[in-house]
Amino acid sequence: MQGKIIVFSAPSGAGKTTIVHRLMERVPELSFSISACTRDRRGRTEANGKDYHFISVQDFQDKIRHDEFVEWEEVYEGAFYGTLKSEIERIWDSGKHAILDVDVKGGLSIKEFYKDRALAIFVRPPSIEVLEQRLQARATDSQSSISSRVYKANFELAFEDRFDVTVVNDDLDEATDHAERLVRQFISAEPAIV
Ligand SMILES: Nc1nc2c(ncn2[C@@H]2O[C@H](COP(=O)(O)OP(=O)(O)O)[C@@H](O)[C@H]2O)c(=O)[nH]1
Ligand SMILES: Nc1ncnc2c1ncn2[C@@H]1O[C@H](COP(=O)(O)OP(=O)(O)O)[C@@H](O)[C@H]1O
Repeated sequence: MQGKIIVFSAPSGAGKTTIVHRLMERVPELSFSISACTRDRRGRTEANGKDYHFISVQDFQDKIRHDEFVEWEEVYEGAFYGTLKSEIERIWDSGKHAILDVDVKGGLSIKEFYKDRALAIFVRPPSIEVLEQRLQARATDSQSSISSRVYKANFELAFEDRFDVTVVNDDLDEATDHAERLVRQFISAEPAIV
C-alpha cells in the first residue's frame, strides 16, 4: 500500500484537534503524526510522545541542522513546531495513512512537499467571534495568548482558498461527518503518482 497524508489546518480554536481526534476513532487506517515542539506541556491534558514530542529549543535546532523536518515553524513567539520525516516514514511503514494537525503555513508546506499524495483540509470556524469564544471556553491559554491567536486568525483565514477543500466547523457532528467522507474518499482513491 502507498501511504498518504491528510493534513488539517486552521486558526487556533477552529476545532481541528477535536475533529482529528474524532476521525482517529472512526477511521482505523489513520495514524496521527506526532510533531516535535518546544512549548511547555499542558500538564494534566497532554502526554509526551502522544500529543507532541516535547523537546528543548537546542534539540529542535539540532534537528533542523540535520534536516529531520518536512517543515517547521515558529508558530508563536519562542514556540517551535515541526513535522518529523521519521514520523511520516514510521506511519507509512506500519501500513497506515498519516493524519496531521498543523498551522496554516505548515499545512501549505506539507501540501507542496507531498503534492498529490497529500490532502490539505482547511477547518473554518463560523466566525472570528465564535473562534474567540471557543478559545475562552477551552481555558488553556492566557488572555494575551488568546488575543494573539485571534489576531493571527484574521490573516490565516485569507489562505483558505489555497487548500484542497474546506470543512466548516459550526455543528461538530456535521463537520466530523464531512471530514470523514473527504478522508475516506481520498484514501480509497487510486494511489497518487509521485
Ligand atoms: N507548522 C506546524 N505547526 C504545527 C505542528 N504541530 C502543531 N502545529 C500547530 O501549532 C499550533 C499550536 O498548537 P498548540 O500549542 O497545540 O495550540 P492550539 O492550536 O491552541 O491547540 C496549532 O495551530 C497546531 O496545529 C507542526 O508540526 N508544524
Ligand atoms: N463545533 C464546535 N462547537 C463548539 N465547540 C467546539 C466545536 N469544535 C471544537 N470545539 C471546542 O472549541 C475549542 C477549540 O477546539 P480545538 O479542537 O482545541 O481547536 P484547534 O485545535 O483548532 O486549536 C475546544 O474547547 C473544543 O472542545
